[in-house]
Amino acid sequence: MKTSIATVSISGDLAEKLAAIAAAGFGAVEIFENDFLASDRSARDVGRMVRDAGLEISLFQPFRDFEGLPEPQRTRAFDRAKRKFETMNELGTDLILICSSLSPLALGGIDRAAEDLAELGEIAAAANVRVGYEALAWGRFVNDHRDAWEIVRRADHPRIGLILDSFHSLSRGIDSQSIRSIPREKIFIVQIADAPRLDLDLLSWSRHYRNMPGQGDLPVSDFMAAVEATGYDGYYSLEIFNDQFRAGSPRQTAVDGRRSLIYVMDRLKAEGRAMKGPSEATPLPPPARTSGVSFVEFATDAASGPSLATLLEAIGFHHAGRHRTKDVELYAQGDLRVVINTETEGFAHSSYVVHGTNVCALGLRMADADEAFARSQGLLASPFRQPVGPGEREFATIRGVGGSLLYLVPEEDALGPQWAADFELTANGGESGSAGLVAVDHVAQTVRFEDILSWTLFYRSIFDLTPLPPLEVPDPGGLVLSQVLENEDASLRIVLNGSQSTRTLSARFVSQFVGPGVQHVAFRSLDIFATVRTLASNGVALLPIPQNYYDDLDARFDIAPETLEIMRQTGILYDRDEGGEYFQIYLKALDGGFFIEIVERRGYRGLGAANAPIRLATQTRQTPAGIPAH
Ligand SMILES: O=C(O)c1ccc(O)c(O)c1
Ligand SMILES: [Mg+2]
Repeated sequence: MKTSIATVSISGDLAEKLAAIAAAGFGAVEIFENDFLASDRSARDVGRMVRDAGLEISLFQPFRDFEGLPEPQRTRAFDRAKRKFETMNELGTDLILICSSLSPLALGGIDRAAEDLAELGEIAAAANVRVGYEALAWGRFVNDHRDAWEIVRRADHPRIGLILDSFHSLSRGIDSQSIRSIPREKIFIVQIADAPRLDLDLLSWSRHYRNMPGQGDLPVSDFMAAVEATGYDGYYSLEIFNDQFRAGSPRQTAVDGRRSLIYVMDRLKAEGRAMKGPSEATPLPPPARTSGVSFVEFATDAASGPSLATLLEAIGFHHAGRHRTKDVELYAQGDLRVVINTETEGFAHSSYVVHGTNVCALGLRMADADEAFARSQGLLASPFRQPVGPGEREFATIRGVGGSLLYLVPEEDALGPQWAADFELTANGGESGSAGLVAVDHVAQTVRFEDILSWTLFYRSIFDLTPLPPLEVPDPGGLVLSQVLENEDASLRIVLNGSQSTRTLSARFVSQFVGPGVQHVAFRSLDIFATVRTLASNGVALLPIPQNYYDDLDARFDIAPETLEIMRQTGILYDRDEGGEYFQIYLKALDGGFFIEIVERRGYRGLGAANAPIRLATQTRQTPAGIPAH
């Protein structure tokens, strides 16, 4: 697959954009005219800079309001085009994009447009360039690729071809099958963008909310399958207008772009819908199947480790082992494993130094850890290795949110061999102190608002997690966007939270405390009322929930009065959906903002979104610096 991306898709100045695009492994770049105009380099210099970075210029764009004009504007448009052809020669690219006209002066008429393009074809031939015509979804007369194709067909000039753009076609619901009858040599380039389904006018939707395949809701893979059916073997070029990408990291966005194209093409191949066999050197292994979190690792230091251990013991964990060679302690409860790492060197220590006490790693139980690792590498995840002691188990490891680690733990290792190999297990560990916690229900990671789409694509493409519709959760300091991703049997649920406001707890977690990372872990109990009793006898303080909340619960649901009374007194939150009931409690946050949640599900599928504003308001009251006093 030949991959390209438009400079408009990422942040930075032209040099930064080109460096990021080249580093991510793209073969080519679309130069957006504004990026060129704003550059202090000549066209020849820019061309050289592109080639020095190892890239080609796939396209120069856009050229607006060309076709169907009356005189004298028509002649002026042709003159303008000639000037741009000269610039293209200096840049060293042979393809320009003309998007369908928005001009109030344009006269319309399919033959008039075709004649204009045919005449321009002659001028293009003299300049040795080609012209691609694209239907903008909001074009005045031409806003459908089928009409654009008819104009190109009637222009009947070898220098005039069609440019397809998935957003313009899919946003209008145009059937992708109509692409299959277009001759491949008349498709000059194919632009790719996905988008979330939004009820917006087409122009605003396109200019602000486009995103990458795998991040949105449009049937981009059907569109690409139709393009493949023509035998097209040119560039797939990402053209993403997106406010978050404009504010994000150029390198990250460029890597995400390549990841997204590799991901959709892999899906097409897996479904037998791509024509050209395995064009990448090695095809990707199938999506990595996980059965959930195997263990949670905290990085801390010798001074803070004991209070974390005390907290774990108070919620039913017992000390289960000591690492044979490192300052790492193992805690267990049923099948749950938590490790506390107080090493003074290595990854966990660096993580502690940078972030304070934090969840520096998650172990994920994988059906096939080696395959999962190979897939992650094909999808450009960063691998991680550090020295291991003699006889110690080593897991394939990749970098996740905020530089934290994801250990890919073979399923068969999750409970047995690994721990005995690395740890001196405590004899007779005993379950006597258990609080009935049985699994990690979900992990919530707080990230920068601009990075939510990036991590969504990461989890979706590598681990086959499905994103649920994003939610906006009110925090006293602003709205928090919450994106839940889960695997098929919901044994792994990841929540990504991010906010644009700087005053939310999420924003403060990222800016003042830990940085992007795990803000809370939710453990699942089989009987939350019993868990609450155990926690109470261990003196664990729960987040107090306002009485108004319980009055409302009483009004909305038929909860038995005795049960509701216990919930009121202890701070158990409640929700219900078609599947059943949900109970939640929150522990008070640690100094860095990390906190533990405990839930019980009785068939319920969600994550208690309705309760999140109550919890956030309460937590904010307990962390009052969140709201400036004035
Ligand atoms: O939003 C626009 O104007 C615009 C310009 C050029 C394109 O290729 C496109 O898809 C949109
Ligand atoms: Mg386009």
